[in-house]
Amino acid sequence: MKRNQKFAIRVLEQDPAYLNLDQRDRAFARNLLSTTERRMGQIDQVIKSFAHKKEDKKKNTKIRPHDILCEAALRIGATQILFLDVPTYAAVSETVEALKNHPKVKVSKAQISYVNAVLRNIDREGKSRLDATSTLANVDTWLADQWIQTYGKETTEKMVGAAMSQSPVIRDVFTSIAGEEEDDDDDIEQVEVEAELLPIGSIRIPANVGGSVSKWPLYDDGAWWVQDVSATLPAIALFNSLCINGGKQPKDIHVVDLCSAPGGKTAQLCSMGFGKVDAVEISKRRSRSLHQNLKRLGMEKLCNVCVEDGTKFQPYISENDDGVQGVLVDAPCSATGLGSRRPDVLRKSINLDELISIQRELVVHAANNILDVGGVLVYATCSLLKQEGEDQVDWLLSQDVTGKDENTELLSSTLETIPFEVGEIPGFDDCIDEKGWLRVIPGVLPGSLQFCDGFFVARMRKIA
Ligand SMILES: C[S@@+](CC[C@H](N)C(=O)[O-])C[C@H]1O[C@@H](n2cnc3c(N)ncnc32)[C@H](O)[C@@H]1O
Repeated sequence: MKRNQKFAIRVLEQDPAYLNLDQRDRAFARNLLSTTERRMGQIDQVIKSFAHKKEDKKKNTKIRPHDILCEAALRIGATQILFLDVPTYAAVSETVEALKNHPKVKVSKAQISYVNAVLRNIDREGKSRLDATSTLANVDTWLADQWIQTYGKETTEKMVGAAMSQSPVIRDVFTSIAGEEEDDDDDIEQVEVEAELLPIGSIRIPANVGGSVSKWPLYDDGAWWVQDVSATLPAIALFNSLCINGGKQPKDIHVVDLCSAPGGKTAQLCSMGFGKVDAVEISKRRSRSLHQNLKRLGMEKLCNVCVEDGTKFQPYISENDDGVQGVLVDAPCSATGLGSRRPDVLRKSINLDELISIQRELVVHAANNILDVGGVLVYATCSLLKQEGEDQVDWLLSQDVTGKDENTELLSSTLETIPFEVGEIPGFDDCIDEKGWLRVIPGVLPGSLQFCDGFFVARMRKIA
């Protein structure tokens, strides 16, 4: 799971052996894998503290670095003992048996007894050694350093603490327009869950309700979709400026969602009633899930899906169209704000320069060539790196050309910030920074909003 940079849960979900398990075993396998991935830094430190015992070295049975299978077995066994409270005999013997009976790799007896010995040591003393580790060990050093520099140690610990919570702790459910007309209670399967109405209007349902969300009532009818509360903020910001403060009717407005798959924000824009919604997406594969999601929600006719590069996109402006008044750039990014759902992002290697460059290209093209003067541009990323958030908007507004590479178009329009106002987005006042942008940090907001994705949102008007 570490080496090919694939998200382990995705790989698991496609494995036929996993798909053949019953629901309970599947839930256990998922939990085991996601906890191992989430806590890998701490787990490795505990394993290492035993692996370097002198007697192991003497016997020359130390695990070699390339021995992927034994390394994985140690991690999986250790996770069960340290975090899942699986009885030792089961955690150790099942892990050892799995190694012995691996269908493709012959593991030597010496290695098997080594894994057995380390796991038994972890059972005896592992928890006290775990207490001596820090959750920051689960984050790549460069990323933890960046966060400490930007947010300070205390906030970074809270952010990482939030990313350590079970995935997903919550599911925020948005009600779709498709479900509005049908109000026939007889059709609704009654389920009792402890749901919470969030201040911005979506409903939070605890993950322990269980089962796949696609099996929940009214899913197939397209009555709702799942979207993290932070991810709903960019579309709300656009709507507020254009319709609440701008006084326009949404049906008269043409908006563009420039990076749209899998479509959470596009669905919001459609359900807000915007008259014309262009959803642009460069990836064919991801545009298929966008199509499927919009179809399920009954929104495919409310939106024009364009599978093309957003940096080249030119909107079609019909005769009775006043031009594009709103553009949402939910740019591709490091996704470092998604730690609690995608623990792999805490250790994934990324090409930050490349991401910064594409984010600039998208936002500059949106401002120069898509948005009309007077229109509103929302720039958002689910990143907790200021280079992909605050620094980008600073760069954009200052029109600073330093570091410009030859591919980056220059801003030929003038933008100014439309600051978020206190009370505008209930529950998120504390996230408004001194420049009027929104910086949402997981683990920091009061109450259940502390369980949210990390996000950055800035909103600007094109004034010339
Ligand atoms: C953060 S995701 C968008 C999530 C989406 N807005 C939602 O709410 O579901 C970024 C998306 O941008 C797409 N993308 C990357 N580069 C792009 C480009 N040059 N033009 C258009 N889309 C692009 C990615 O394939 C990805 O689907």
